[in-house]
Amino acid sequence: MASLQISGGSVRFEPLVGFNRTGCVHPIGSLGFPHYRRRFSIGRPLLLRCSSVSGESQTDDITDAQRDASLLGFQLPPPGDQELFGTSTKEATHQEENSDATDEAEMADFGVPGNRAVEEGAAEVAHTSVKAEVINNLVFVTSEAAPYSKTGGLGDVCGSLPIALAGRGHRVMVISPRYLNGTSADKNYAGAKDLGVRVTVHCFGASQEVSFYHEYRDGVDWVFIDHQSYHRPGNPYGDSKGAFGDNQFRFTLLCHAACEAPLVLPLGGFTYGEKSLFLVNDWHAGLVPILLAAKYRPYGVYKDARSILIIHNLAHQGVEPAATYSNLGLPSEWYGAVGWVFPTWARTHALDTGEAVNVLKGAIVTSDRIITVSQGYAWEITTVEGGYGLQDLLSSRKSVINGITNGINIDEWDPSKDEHIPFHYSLDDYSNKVKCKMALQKELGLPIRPECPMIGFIGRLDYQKGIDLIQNAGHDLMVDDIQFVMLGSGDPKCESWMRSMEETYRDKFRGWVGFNVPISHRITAGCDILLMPSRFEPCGLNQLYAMRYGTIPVVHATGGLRDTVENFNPYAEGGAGAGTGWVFSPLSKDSMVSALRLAAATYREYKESWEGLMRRGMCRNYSWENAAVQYEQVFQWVFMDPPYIK
Ligand SMILES: Nc1ncnc2c1ncn2[C@@H]1O[C@H](COP(=O)(O)OP(=O)(O)O[C@H]2O[C@H](CO)[C@@H](O)[C@H](O)[C@H]2O)[C@@H](O)[C@H]1O
Repeated sequence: MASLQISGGSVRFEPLVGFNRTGCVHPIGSLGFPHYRRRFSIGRPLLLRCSSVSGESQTDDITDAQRDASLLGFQLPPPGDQELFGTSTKEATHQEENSDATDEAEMADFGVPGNRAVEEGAAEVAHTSVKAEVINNLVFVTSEAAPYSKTGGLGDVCGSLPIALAGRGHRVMVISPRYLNGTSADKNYAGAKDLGVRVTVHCFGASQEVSFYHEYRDGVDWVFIDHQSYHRPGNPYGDSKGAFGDNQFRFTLLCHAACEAPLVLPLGGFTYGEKSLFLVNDWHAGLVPILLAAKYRPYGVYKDARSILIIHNLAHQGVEPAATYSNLGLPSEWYGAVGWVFPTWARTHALDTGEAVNVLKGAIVTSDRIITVSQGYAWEITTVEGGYGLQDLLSSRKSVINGITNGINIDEWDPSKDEHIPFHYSLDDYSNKVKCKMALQKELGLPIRPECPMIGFIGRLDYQKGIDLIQNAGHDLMVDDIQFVMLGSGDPKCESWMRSMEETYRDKFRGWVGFNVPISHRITAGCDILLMPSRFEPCGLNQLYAMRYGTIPVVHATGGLRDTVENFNPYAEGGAGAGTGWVFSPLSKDSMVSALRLAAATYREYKESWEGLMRRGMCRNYSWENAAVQYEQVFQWVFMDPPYIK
């Protein structure tokens, strides 16, 4: 195994086992890149040995939170990952202390004026519908947008940020595929009507006809690209057998069609036109800025358009064999934009040249600006630990990268009116929160013990989310008088670990395998503590939901988690205390368990401190309004400069 020296310490590359469902698009054996890793499981909610649980299970809905066929296999552990990678705690902590001040200063470079997210009492901002000073035609391109399609945070963001921007006066279109999987989820598209516009896309050596469906809702034009490749069982990226083998085709089609939409769709009687600003979300939309530069601008089209790449997760890059370049519908001389060569250590045999096409890389080098979903993550992606091989390119574009912390849908996530929870509460009176906990304990078949600290975890069972840490700490945690509930799907090994934990600790542990929105709300409301030991976290939404619900987050100090959760300090403010949760570091079992124990002890013995934590979290302003103002600042900047690629 190759190793790489970083800042005097040693971190280890860990090539992963390759995986491709069809084997025909990027056969691991022939190409030899160990970077195609998918961990799919059937997203069938399966309550583990807990027959008393009820609730809406979404067996027929978008299920697994896995993203696509294109997870890059560099797993560069952060410097704090000493327990798993052999650095001592002392060393790691020392290194962190030394680098903290520098990190903070460097992170500040990525900020955008107007961030009021951390101001207490700023909740009022949430409902002020101030209009933007400059109005733009915005075109979001995304592989998912809630409530139509969602497997994770990308869907949440693309389902709510556009509405906030439309509320501020922008003309906003969101373009995503019209997924039909033969389940009740298909009714999500019931309100979208065929516009009768057909476009022929030339890619993959053929002509493909796509049509456009449209629904105008909440001030936003929701546009769905229709093609038979989006109609199949499973979630947007795959099914129980793994990622779809034709994802490169499906998202190439999305990008080509998305570029045509502002030119050809007379929405409300008028097209969006050439002066549109494309908001390109993750690799699935990554061809858009390349097409603008390579296919349109040379012919005088979209000269006034701009594009902003929004990175929600750099680990997914849309990497396929170099031979697939001709499928993308790009002129041959543009290969350099997406061409990518893997380092020698990542190749499996001597004849493997490591050549590939990397769509996200292409977007990084052609988009006009780049936004990531937190300031901390904006900095992390320019480092070797967080850059997933793209850190040098990203660093070269540092001057146009900004971090803007996500907001949340404060109507959907509101404990005073949440339709999924049995009792409602608010900052003024949160006495019903404990009733939510007791109802959750009953629903899960756990002993009903209002005084027992209850810890929750919600998320993809994935390396990113630090599930290995939870697994390592499981038995240690069960020694304590706590209850623990996990909701998620993904890694089959973790799913079976959850099963065995539930069998062993029937009075303390519950696991729910699957994707279930109502349960996620009930866990957020019912638990006292929400655990997020993410290895990296571009923003993270669950900690924001948790704080709004008076549930105290215990998080690893990374990316958006570090930006949004303030570590508890009982002595601050003349003894009144400050902070909204526990932010632990380094990423180790011991430091996670200590933080959880501290949290549980505070919950049991220091009620006043606990309520202070709850109140401070519930007071924060997580509205999209706050983020929207910062996005507008970046919109202004992007139009000040000429197109990056003319
Ligand atoms: N089993 C389950 N059942 C029901 N709901 C479930 C679920 N598993 C996850 N969810 C929901 O899916 C969303 C996950 O959002 P996150 O931001 O935590 O992560 P994700 O890694 O998908 O998103 C990426 O994009 C987002 C958006 O930018 C970034 O915040 C994040 O850091 C980045 O990794 C939340 O709404 C959560 O409640």
